[in-house]
Amino acid sequence: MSARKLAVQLLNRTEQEQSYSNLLLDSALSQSQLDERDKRLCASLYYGVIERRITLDAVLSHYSKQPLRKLDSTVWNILRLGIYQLLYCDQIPSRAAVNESVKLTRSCRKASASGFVNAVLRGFLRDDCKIPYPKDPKAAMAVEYAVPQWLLEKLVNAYGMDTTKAFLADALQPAPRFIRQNPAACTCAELEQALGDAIRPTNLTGAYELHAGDIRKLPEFRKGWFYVQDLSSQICALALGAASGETVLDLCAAPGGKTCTIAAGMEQTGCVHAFDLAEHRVKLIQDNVKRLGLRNVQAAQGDATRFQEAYAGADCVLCDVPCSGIGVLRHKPEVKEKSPEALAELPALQLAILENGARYVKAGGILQYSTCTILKEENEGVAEAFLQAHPEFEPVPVYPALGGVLEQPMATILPEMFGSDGFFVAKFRKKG
Ligand SMILES: C[S@@+](CC[C@H](N)C(=O)[O-])C[C@H]1O[C@@H](n2cnc3c(N)ncnc32)[C@H](O)[C@@H]1O
Repeated sequence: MSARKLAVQLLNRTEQEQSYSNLLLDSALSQSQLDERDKRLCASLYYGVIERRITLDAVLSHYSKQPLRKLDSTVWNILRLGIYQLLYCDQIPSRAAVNESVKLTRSCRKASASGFVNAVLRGFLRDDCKIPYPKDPKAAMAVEYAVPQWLLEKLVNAYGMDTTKAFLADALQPAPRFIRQNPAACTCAELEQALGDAIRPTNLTGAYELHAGDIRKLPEFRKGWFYVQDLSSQICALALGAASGETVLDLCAAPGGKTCTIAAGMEQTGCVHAFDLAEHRVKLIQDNVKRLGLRNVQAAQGDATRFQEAYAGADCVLCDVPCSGIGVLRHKPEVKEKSPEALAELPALQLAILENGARYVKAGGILQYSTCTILKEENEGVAEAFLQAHPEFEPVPVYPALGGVLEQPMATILPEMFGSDGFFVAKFRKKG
């Protein structure tokens, strides 16, 4: 099977199964016979079409004589792939993009649509591949940055035009990758010596930007010397400030990234109790803890909205709640496809988790709330509602040592600050 055909199959499955693009792609590529070059082509076409879907469909609805919703889904994805190559793949000649799309239509057993695919792509090519932007400025901006208009409006209302543009432009670029040194396995000096130019230190001790291909091939990865974790997540885990010997609850913990950073910072003492609602995801926490050789983590299934008396009196509680994921658009572009109605249900669940988390905190202890979204209703909206109902908690600065927004008790981290994902952290102390 060709790289393009696999990309179309994956696009069909992404729509049908509503699965995460990275998981679907990883599993398909590991089972495929494609060589490395074709795997890279498949990945870039697949991600690219998901990322630019809104722009591609704006082009298609202009050039297709049939309404898009009436198109067969395979034909529709072949067309998106064709337009994507014409617009964004400089290394693929236009003629090849059209011819390959027509061939693909036949090999996907949609031969009767091959003339139609050819006509649409050639029509766009004849017009020098100019994107037909709508006249309305907001609608045009939504097409330019490939975001739904409801999301664009929310972001502009919350952050203004310039910050929104910077955020959305960044979401269409490859994201920098960050790793965290595992103090249970090596020192920073040993890691720097071993990885050399492949890593660059950041302002956060133990955090590095990674410039290497497949990290799974690095022996230091297999030895558990480091793990991949976005800088925002590292900041969130360290901001909790868990000290050696303390008891920490991480209520929404899978796959366990923050659990590991918290536990590693506690020098193998105390205990991080890590829970997740999804039983099968608890195994992911356990696998990560094992690979890193951490001995101070207990992972179990648990519902963060339900109180378990046995864990009351914790020093620190982290509620890293399920959210819309708008801050990580550049890793999971499919989050743009979620409906605003589905997202509207999140703040109630997030507040319920935070309120339950509060019940575990000892007097003087820390409660921290975090999301990987930048939508205000899931962030400040929830944190402020919590504070209003819980005068026994006071807001405290998130991570004053890092300065900037992190000196505030509610901090929105934007990619323009550290190059990391969009993220939100709010920190509270229980009075007493
Ligand atoms: C943002 S992710 C957590 C990421 C994790 N803290 C990390 O750093 O690797 C949110 C997690 O919350 C879990 N979740 C959703 N609802 C939950 C609930 N009611 N109780 C516990 N976990 C829940 C999801 O299964 C998901 O793994």
